[in-house]
Amino acid sequence: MAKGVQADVQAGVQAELHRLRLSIDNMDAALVHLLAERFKITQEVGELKAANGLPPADPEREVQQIARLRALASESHLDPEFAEKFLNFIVAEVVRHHEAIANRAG
Ligand SMILES: C=C(O[C@@H]1C=C(C(=O)O)C=C[C@H]1O)C(=O)O
Repeated sequence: MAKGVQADVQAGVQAELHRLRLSIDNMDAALVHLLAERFKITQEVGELKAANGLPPADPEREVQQIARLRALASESHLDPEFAEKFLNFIVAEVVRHHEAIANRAG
């Protein structure tokens, strides 16, 4: 009997884990879609910059974005350090793309 109860608890835990993971999978998909859209736009920014002789990176803009995202993160109970690292990670990749576009154009 006790074994049956334990099996039910295990099955309940597995069902709950599955439910939570379905939601994680949906959010991961949304993140990938959002990033893909963001990179489409930053590609256009890179082409615009290269065509007009503007530098690939804009450190002033990055400072503003970090301040804004840190504030948004705090309001949302997300670690602002993590938000900053995440943005920096993405921006570094964008700047690398912009440099490649500029080198191709120049
Ligand atoms: C996209 C731009 O280029 C770079 C990438 C940024 C980004 O990914 O948000 C921000 C600033 C720039 O260093 C831009 O200047 O807006």
